[in-house]
Amino acid sequence: MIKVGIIGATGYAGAELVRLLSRHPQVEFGALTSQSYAGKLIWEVFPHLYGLVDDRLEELNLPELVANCDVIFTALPHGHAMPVAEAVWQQGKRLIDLGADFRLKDAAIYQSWYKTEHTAVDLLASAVYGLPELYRRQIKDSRIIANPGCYPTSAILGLAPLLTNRLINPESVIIDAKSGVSGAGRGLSLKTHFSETTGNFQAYGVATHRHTPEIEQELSMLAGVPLTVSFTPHLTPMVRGILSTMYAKLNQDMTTGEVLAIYRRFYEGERFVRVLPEGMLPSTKAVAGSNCCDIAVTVDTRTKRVIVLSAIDNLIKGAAGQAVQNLNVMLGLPEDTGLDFAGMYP
Ligand SMILES: NC(=O)C1=CN([C@@H]2O[C@H](COP(=O)(O)OP(=O)(O)OC[C@H]3O[C@@H](n4cnc5c(N)ncnc54)[C@H](OP(=O)(O)O)[C@@H]3O)[C@@H](O)[C@H]2O)C=CC1
Ligand SMILES: CC(=O)N[C@@H](CCC(=O)OP(=O)(O)O)C(=O)O
Repeated sequence: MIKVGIIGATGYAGAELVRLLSRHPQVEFGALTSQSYAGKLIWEVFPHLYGLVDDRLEELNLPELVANCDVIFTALPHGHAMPVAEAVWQQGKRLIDLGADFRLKDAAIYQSWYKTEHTAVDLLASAVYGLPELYRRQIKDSRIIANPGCYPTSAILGLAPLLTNRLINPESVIIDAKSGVSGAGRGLSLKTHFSETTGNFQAYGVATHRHTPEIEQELSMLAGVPLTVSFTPHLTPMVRGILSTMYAKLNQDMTTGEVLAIYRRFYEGERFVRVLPEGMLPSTKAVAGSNCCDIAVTVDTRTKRVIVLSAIDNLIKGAAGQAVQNLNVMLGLPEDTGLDFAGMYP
């Protein structure tokens, strides 16, 4: 059995990780940590875990946790995974960070978007961006995995076939994304207050959201040229899910069928990316609870734009599910171990 430690087990992402890993046949919990709930049984905080997980939440004792676990997950606000990574690295263990601390390769870009000093710059080159559909081989051999952000997961999977195959003008990409409120985490805030979100739909972070450099970094690698994107996130009155609608200018005349054939080839054999048939559109409900990213493509022959839609569950393929997928890749296990393919409906 692989012993895992989850630092930040009481956030939305951490609690999903506990739920998924509790059903994973190769994993046992070494430690589940919390700042606010240390001393409580996890099901006292999360009743849905009653009868499933009986572990007690504990305060973080970093040296002890790292010594006692084979793989450590951090599900903490950004800025907090760096000291953990140093300890994990020194003790030859493996880290999967669900936050943003190791996603950007350039510490100066991290510092300018996150307004936080990067204190583990020496480890950045060893970290692998944990999107298994693109970096499976590197993930297998890495000891620091930077689990992607939720918006970037939906955008990058949606656009990768177009950029890799040089089908679009790389400077023409527009990403219009909508997220459920759980994307903002469990902490109390005015942004996620019931009466602020219910019946409301609004954009935020226009031209300033911190996922922009992450998306640009990854899309530039795929395109083979540096590119910039216009990315606008929106908060929608739902709990889970991200739906991204993306637009780009095609380099040549193509039909929807031709572009779809390229997508099917690109994602052939990928368990968790479902390229939908022509005429079928993704929805957040169709992926809720599952690790799938559903993608649809339409060519608007009138404007010569291709329109891509992609849907994920922000807490599963956008966070905890992707982290479990990365764990499976690292361990050489079937990638769907402990993960759901079909979601919940309705
Ligand atoms: N929510 C989502 O959809 C996604 C989240 N992520 C990333 O995953 C990480 C966790 O997100 P999420 O679960 O939403 O966040 P939450 O706010 O729901 O949870 C944060 C967790 O971190 C702990 N924590 C908070 N502040 C500190 C601190 N100063 N020191 C130590 N522990 C602390 C909390 O502990 P306690 O509760 O005990 O106080 C809690 O366990 C973030 O980096 C987030 O950006 C990534 C993709 C998607
Ligand atoms: C709806 C909502 O508020 N979403 C969050 C998503 C951020 C997130 O979880 O991403 P990191 O892992 O990169 O911090 C936001 O826009 O800040």
